[in-house]
Amino acid sequence: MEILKLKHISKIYGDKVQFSALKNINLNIEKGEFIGIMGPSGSGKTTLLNVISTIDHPTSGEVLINGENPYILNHSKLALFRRRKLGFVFQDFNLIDTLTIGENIVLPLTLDGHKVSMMEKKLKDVAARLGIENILSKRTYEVSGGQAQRAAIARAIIHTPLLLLADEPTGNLDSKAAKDVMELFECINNDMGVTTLMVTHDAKSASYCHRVIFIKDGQLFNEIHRGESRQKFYQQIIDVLSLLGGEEHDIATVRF
Ligand SMILES: Nc1ncnc2c1ncn2[C@@H]1O[C@H](COP(=O)(O)OP(=O)(O)OP(=O)(O)O)[C@@H](O)[C@H]1O
Repeated sequence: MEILKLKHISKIYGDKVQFSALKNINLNIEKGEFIGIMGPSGSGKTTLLNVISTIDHPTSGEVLINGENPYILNHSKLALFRRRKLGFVFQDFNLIDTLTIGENIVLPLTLDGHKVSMMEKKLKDVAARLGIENILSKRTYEVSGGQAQRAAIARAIIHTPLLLLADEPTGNLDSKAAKDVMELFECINNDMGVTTLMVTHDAKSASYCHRVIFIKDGQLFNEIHRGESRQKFYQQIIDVLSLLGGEEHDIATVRF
């Protein structure tokens, strides 16, 4: 079953001086897939994520999420659609400093007016799954980057979204915390079956995905599928990035 379908998506920025950031993108993502999007700086990754996450209208083409075109919804229905069907994880966590970690995690349910008892149960379940029960009453400045990102992931999945979207989720983490966070994404995908789409510059993070799609100059360049070995997949990712002519940190030679 298709969770996401992009049909002939193009995005042109600007009015008098125009820039074509996405050119005729076609993409199908099946339920339960874990997809990485990679490409050099300026290739259109964030633009693509914004179009999928209903933040930025495509100039032409159609986005279907679970068969539904969110762009035909009115403003309030679109806000509800985003809150109920999608989950977002950002590079800089986007937690609210005036709330505790627990309050941050239940925010999507609070906004939807759920019962306190139900929210408490869901919070308990998700915190146990993500191993963050001991930081729920802390403030955002009292936890590490890795813990903050775990909390942000908990907030993104507490309502079991149809599609989890992540923009450079390991970009602000050291390598140990990045590994923990990627293992968490892998678990969420495997155990809960949450379809996940992640933009990343990091080949190691991308090697956790089932499929990595490369874009260049706003067009699909290539896609590769993971086999049994994550190590081999990592090397394949590095090879495609070299072909793409990415930045130095896109083609890191670190081995693991
Ligand atoms: N609001 C905008 N107005 C005009 N041009 C834009 C706008 N946003 C992005 N662009 C251009 O569109 C292209 C794609 O940008 P985008 O941010 O999607 O790339 P990216 O692959 O995410 O880059 P990075 O890896 O550096 O974040 C770039 O050339 C960028 O300058």
